[in-house]
Amino acid sequence: MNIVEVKHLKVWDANTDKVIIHNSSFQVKQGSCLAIVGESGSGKSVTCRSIMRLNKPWIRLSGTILFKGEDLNQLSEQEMRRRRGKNLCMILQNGMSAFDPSCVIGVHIRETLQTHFNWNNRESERKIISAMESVMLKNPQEILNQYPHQLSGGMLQRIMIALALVLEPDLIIADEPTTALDTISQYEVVEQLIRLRERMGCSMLFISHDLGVVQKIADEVMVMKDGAIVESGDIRSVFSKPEHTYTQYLVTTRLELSNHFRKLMQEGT
Ligand SMILES: Nc1ncnc2c1ncn2[C@@H]1O[C@H](COP(=O)(O)OP(=O)(O)OP(=O)(O)O)[C@@H](O)[C@H]1O
Repeated sequence: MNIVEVKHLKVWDANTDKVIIHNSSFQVKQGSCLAIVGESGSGKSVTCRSIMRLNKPWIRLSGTILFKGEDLNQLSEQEMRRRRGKNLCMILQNGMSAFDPSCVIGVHIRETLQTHFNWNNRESERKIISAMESVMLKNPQEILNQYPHQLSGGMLQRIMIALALVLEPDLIIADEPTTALDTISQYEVVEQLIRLRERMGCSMLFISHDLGVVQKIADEVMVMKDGAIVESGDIRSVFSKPEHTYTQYLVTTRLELSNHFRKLMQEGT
């Protein structure tokens, strides 16, 4: 069964008439992780934001986006807001942009949880603290009293993962969740994302430039170039026998690069 079915998605900028995504169709299977790879500007983030309905107002789309059989484009903004967080959860590249800079983390989390659950403050806090401990965040109580700018990028990513653990969404969209992090934090965040999937059995859409990470976390991969899907399929077959020239280029350059990097890391430890 597919949790997400995107059919003939076309996205364009109404200000310039520039087409950003050309007639793209793909599915995310229930419980599976689909990675989207491709060069900068190929349309990975716009595709994900189209599912979340978080594109800027001048970015228009046509086609169908079914989530659990329901056409997301037919929902009112209020209905869509209810789906965000509880059903569809997004983990962004930059943790700073995900949290309200004007309030401490605890307030942001409490408000998010109260939008979706009938929990009182103490119950919300108990659940988030337990989730934060499970993603190896030390002194969670202290963290809840801090502002986003007082925390590192890796900590903010882990807080987002902890929040996802509490929200238990059906689909997690992770848009370059490790790009802004140092190597150690990247490794830890990937490990936590893998554990999150194992524990919740949720489906995932995972965008990354790092083919090594993609190989570790994803079941299927879709390769985008200039707003079009050029190749897709099971991760092992795509990476071992890439058919499209662009995928061949990506696999030879990027996979070699990350393998070399991993080897260096292992030698260093
Ligand atoms: N708000 C916007 N207004 C107009 N055009 C946009 C907007 N956001 C994205 N685009 C255009 O859409 C295209 C795809 O952008 P997108 O951010 O999806 O690429 P990407 O593959 O995610 O790249 P990256 O890996 O750098 O994040 C780009 O050409 C970009 O200029």
